[in-house]
Amino acid sequence: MSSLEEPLGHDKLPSMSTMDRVQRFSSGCCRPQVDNLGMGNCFIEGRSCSTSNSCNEDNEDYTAETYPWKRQTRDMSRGDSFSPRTMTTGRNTLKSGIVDNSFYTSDYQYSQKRNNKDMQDMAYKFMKGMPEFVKIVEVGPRDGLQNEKNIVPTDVKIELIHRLASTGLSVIEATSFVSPKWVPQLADAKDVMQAVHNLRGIRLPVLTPNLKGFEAAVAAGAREVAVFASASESFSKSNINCSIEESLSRYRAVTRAAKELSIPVRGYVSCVVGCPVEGPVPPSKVAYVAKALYDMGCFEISLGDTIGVGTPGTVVPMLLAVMAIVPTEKLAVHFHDTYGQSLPNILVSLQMGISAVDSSVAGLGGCPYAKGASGNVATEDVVYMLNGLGIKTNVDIGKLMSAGDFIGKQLGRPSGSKTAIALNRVTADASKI
Ligand SMILES: CC(C)(COP(=O)([O-])OP(=O)([O-])OC[C@H]1O[C@@H](n2cnc3c(N)ncnc32)[C@H](O)[C@@H]1OP(=O)([O-])[O-])[C@@H](O)C(=O)NCCC(=O)NCCSC(=O)C[C@@](C)(O)CC(=O)[O-]
Repeated sequence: MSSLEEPLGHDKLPSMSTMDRVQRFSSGCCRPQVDNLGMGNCFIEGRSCSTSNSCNEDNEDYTAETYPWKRQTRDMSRGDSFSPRTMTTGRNTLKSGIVDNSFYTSDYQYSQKRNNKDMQDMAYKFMKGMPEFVKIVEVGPRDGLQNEKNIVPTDVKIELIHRLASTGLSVIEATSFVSPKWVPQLADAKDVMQAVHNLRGIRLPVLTPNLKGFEAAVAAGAREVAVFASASESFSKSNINCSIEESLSRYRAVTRAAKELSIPVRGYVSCVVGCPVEGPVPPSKVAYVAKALYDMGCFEISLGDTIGVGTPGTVVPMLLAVMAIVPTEKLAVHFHDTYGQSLPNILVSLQMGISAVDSSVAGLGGCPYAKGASGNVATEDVVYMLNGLGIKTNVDIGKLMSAGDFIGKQLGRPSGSKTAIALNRVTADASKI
C-alpha cells in the first residue's frame, strides 16, 4: 500500500534502467532527439517515422479535426519573442493590462548586470516549445461532480454546463454513461445529455466504459465520447472491474463502433504517476497504455495523475516516455491538485509542447475509486496562469468565476480555486471604495 503522505520524489524516480526500457519499448518508433533532451525543448518535433509502429499522423482517422487549437508553438526565430512587452505577469496584467515596467527596473536592478544575450537565452529556454493556444477541457460536470455524496439535481448540472458554455470553453465533459451502481451521482446522464446536446459551438464528450455506455450515450445525443483505462492493474480493477488488457479490448469495441458513426473518441490513462494501491507507476506502463489507446484510434490521450501525487520530477520522465511513442500534439494532461503540484506540472507539460489541459471549475472533483484524491486543478487557476504567460485560451475568467460561484453555492462550499478566491476579494475590496 503506498502512502499518500508524501509526493513521489526523486528517490522514486524511474532509474536509468527504466528509461532504457522505455527506449527499447519504443524501438522503431518516434524517438526523442537525443541532443534535445533538455527542459524547454520540444522533444519530438520534426520527426519522421516510417515503421508500422511509427507516428505517421497522415493516416489517422481523426486528423481531419479542424480544431482551432491545432498546436502552434512559439517560434522564437520568427520573432515570437519573450519580452517585457509580450509577456505579462498575472499581477501586472490585472493592474493595467500592460506590463508594469517597475518589474524590470528598480526592484530588479540585478538583472541589468547580466547582459542582454544571457537574458534572451534564458527567456528562449523558458518559452521554447510552449504553445500559443491551450485547449482547456473542462471536466467539472463529470469528474468534478462524480464524487459528490449528495445527489446534485439534474437541472443544476444542466445549468452548470450552460454557464460553462458561455465562458468561451470549447470542450466540456458533460457526464458519464457508467453503471449507476458504481457512480450514483451520474445516474441522470441521459437526462443531462438530452438537455445539453444541442448547445452550439461546443463539444460535450461523455465517459463510456463499454459498448453499453457508448450506445446509451449516442442515443442520448452524444457526439463525442471518452474511454478510460489505467496504467495500474489495481486501479483498473477497482475503477472498472477488469484488467488493463480487458479494458483495452472493451475500448477497441467502443472505438470500432464510434468509427462507424464518425464519433471521435478521447482516451484517458489514469494513475500515470502513482496508484493509490500500487504506489509509483513506471512510465513505460503509462506509455504502453497510451500507445494502445492511440493505436485504436483515440484522437487525444489525456494523461491523468488521478491521485495528484506527481511533481515535475516525476511528471517529466512520464511524459518523456509517452512522447517517445505518441505524438505530443495528441496528448493532454489531467492533474488532480492533492499536493498543490498541478500548476508546476502543467507548466512543465507546456514547456514540453503539450497544449491541451484538463481542469475543473472551482477545483471540483475526485475519483470515487481513488481514496485521498482531491479535486482537479481549478480551471480559473489554469486560465490565470496561462493569461500570465500570454497563452490564449479564449476563456473569459469573469464568467468562469461566476460559473464556479454558482456550483459552489449549490454544493454549499467555497471555491477550490485560489484565483477565484483572490479575484473575488479584489472585487469585494473595490466595491468598498
Ligand atoms: C465498467 C463497469 C460498468 C463494470 O461494472 P461491472 O459490475 O463489472 O459490470 P457488469 O457488466 O457486470 O454489469 C453490472 C451492471 O451494470 C450495468 N452496466 C454495465 N455497464 C453499464 C453502463 N455503461 N451504463 C449503465 N449500466 C451499465 C449492467 O447492465 C449490470 O446491471 P444489472 O444487470 O446488475 O442491473 C463499472 O465498473 C463502471 O461503471 N465503472 C465506472 C466507474 C467510474 O466511472 N469511475 C470514475 C471514472 S474517473 C477515472 O477513471 C479517472 C479519470 C478519467 O477521471 C482520469 C483521472 O483522474 O486520472
